[in-house]
Amino acid sequence: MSADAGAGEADGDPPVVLKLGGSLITEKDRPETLDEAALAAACDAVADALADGTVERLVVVHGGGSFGHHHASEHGVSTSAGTRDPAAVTDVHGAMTALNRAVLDRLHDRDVPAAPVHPLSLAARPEGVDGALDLPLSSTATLLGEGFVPVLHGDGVATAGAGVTVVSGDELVVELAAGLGARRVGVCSTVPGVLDGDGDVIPAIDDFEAVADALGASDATDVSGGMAAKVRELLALDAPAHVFGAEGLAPFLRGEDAGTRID
Ligand SMILES: Nc1ncnc2c1ncn2[C@@H]1O[C@H](COP(=O)(O)OP(=O)(O)OP(=O)(O)O)[C@@H](O)[C@H]1O
Ligand SMILES: C=C(C)CCOP(=O)(O)O
Repeated sequence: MSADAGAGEADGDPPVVLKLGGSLITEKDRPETLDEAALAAACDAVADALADGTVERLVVVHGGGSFGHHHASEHGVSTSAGTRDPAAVTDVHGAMTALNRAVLDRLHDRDVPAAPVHPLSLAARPEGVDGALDLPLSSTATLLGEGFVPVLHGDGVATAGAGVTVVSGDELVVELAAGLGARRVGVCSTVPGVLDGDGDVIPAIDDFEAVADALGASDATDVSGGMAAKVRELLALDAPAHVFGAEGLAPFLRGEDAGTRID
């Protein structure tokens, strides 16, 4: 966890941390293509929850989808394999900032006070690919305190001994939730929850090994581990986390159970 864990706890109610999966908001198999309908529906749900006060403080993280994963895969970069090619770093980061801008624009269209936070400029893996992620939280916590909705994203990250690797939105969610003392964590993807071997939603998970056989990678191009990595990371959190699909987003934001609960 980050050295400055707790940075935002004194500034008001614990925030909700929400990840909008890249699989949800982009056409993951078509390079740099948004899923406009899915992104609009997700931004509607966020705007409604803030407008009616069911959520007061919110941090949004989005994944890479066909923006980050496409370029990372082309350059052979992942959460464990780095690059020292500046063009590769620029390609991955450029695609992610383009997607971030698209998300911000659609949130602004709905009067959500969204502000970008770019992890490449903030975070590092100072002890290498197997070491902890260092994600300073002061800018995010201060933005929250000033009434903004910080919007972070999966990105490149400076990594000792490896150049630049990928930091996934799921890793950021875990750091943000732990460091800001999140009330609840939501991960919205294309699946209605974590599915068992029969394709049914598993209602709750509290032990990785009990569900490990059912967990796979992503169906689409993905350099950060798909569902297995997601569940492993969310299990490490104190705050309750939920994994759900588009239909679960509004219920989750209302404080209801949605999809699979992970705690
Ligand atoms: N047991 C499982 N239950 C649900 N999904 C699973 C399971 N095993 C593998 N998956 C895959 O995991 C995918 C979700 O993970 P993925 O990382 O692609 O989502 P995301 O977070 O929305 O995308 P991104 O990584 O671009 O942000 C599903 O689309 C599915 O293909
Ligand atoms: C591929 C990049 C740059 C981002 C990965 O973030 P994720 O989609 O949350 O796994």
